Amino acid sequence: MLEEVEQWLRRRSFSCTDRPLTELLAAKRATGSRVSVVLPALNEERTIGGIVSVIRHELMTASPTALVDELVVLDSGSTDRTAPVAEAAGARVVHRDDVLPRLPALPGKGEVLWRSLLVTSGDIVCFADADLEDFSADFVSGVVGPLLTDPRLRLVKAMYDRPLGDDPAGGGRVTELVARPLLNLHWPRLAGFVQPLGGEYAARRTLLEQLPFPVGYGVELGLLIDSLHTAGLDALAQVDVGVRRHRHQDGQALGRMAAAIHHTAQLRMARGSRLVSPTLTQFERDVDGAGGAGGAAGSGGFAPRSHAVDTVERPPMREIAEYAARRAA
Ligand SMILES: O=c1ccn([C@@H]2O[C@H](COP(=O)(O)OP(=O)(O)O)[C@@H](O)[C@H]2O)c(=O)[nH]1
Ligand SMILES: O=C(O)[C@@H](COP(=O)(O)O)O[C@H]1O[C@H](CO)[C@@H](O)[C@H](O)[C@H]1O
Repeated sequence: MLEEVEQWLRRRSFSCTDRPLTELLAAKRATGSRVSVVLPALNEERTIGGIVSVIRHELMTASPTALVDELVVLDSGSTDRTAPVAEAAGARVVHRDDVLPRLPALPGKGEVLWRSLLVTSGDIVCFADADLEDFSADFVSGVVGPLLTDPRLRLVKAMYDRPLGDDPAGGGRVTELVARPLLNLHWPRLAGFVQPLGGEYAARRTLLEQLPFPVGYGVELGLLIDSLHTAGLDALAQVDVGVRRHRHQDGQALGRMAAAIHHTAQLRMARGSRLVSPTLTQFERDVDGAGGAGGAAGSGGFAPRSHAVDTVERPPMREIAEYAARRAA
């Protein structure tokens, strides 16, 4: 891992417990910031109501200043009851076709995240997936908090354990098999992000409005890489918010997601020749608290584990003299 990233991990990895809500509300009052939360939703009737309800009750009722000023569900073409369920729970629901109709909406998560900027007004915009189970308000306050208390920060991503069935760390399959290797080899300065594809993150509007949005699942990777190049590593941070449980897609669907992510990376690799960094850093929950990235008090955070990547390629055998000699004999 680059020394710059080791230092970044120490300086820019937090826990949601570092900033109590009272401190965030004071900072919000002092800065006069407005906060918008956007939930991109495609057929999320099963979970959207609970998520909206938690945000409304825990983050939109404090007086005189609530943490969240605006909660919008961007309906990505749902065919179930996502919209009425979200409205009944207290969210404003906007259908993707009703935003910028002169540009017909394309399918995809990034499309609705991009369009959400046109129908929200917050200086800080927080995105969160709408398929999360056991949703905690920490998923919003944790990533919004550092942006309220540190003007140097411009994008903050959540980090968490990602169980898959009985495996406490089996989730994030495309992260571990595609995104993390791509970032480590081609954008090693981003190797410190524990959950680079995580769908819970907050950023300043002034950053988001100047970035391109891949319309599909490449949006998280694209925004992360482009934020690095636009704002610099020190303007980025991550916050440990515990455990993230969500609905999991099947392998075929994740294959399509991986293709979109690879294409997003390919476009950015083409923008500049870059050396391949021969190291892969993976993360595991540091249960003994020996010190790792972020980590709620006592949870220890996430410990980085770096591995060498073999990058040597042998030349065609016919170029080897001994081979040529043997073939000639
Ligand atoms: O075309 C799409 C695909 C996904 N999503 C939403 O984006 C979030 C993440 O999508 P998904 O759960 O499919 O991704 P995963 O978490 O499985 O990687 C969820 O709130 C989806 O409803 C969306 O708005 N439009
Ligand atoms: O991180 C991942 O590998 C994928 C799939 O997660 P799982 O293997 O289903 O836990 O999930 C993420 O990737 C998407 C693409 O960036 C994001 O849009 C999702 O929010 C995020 O859950």
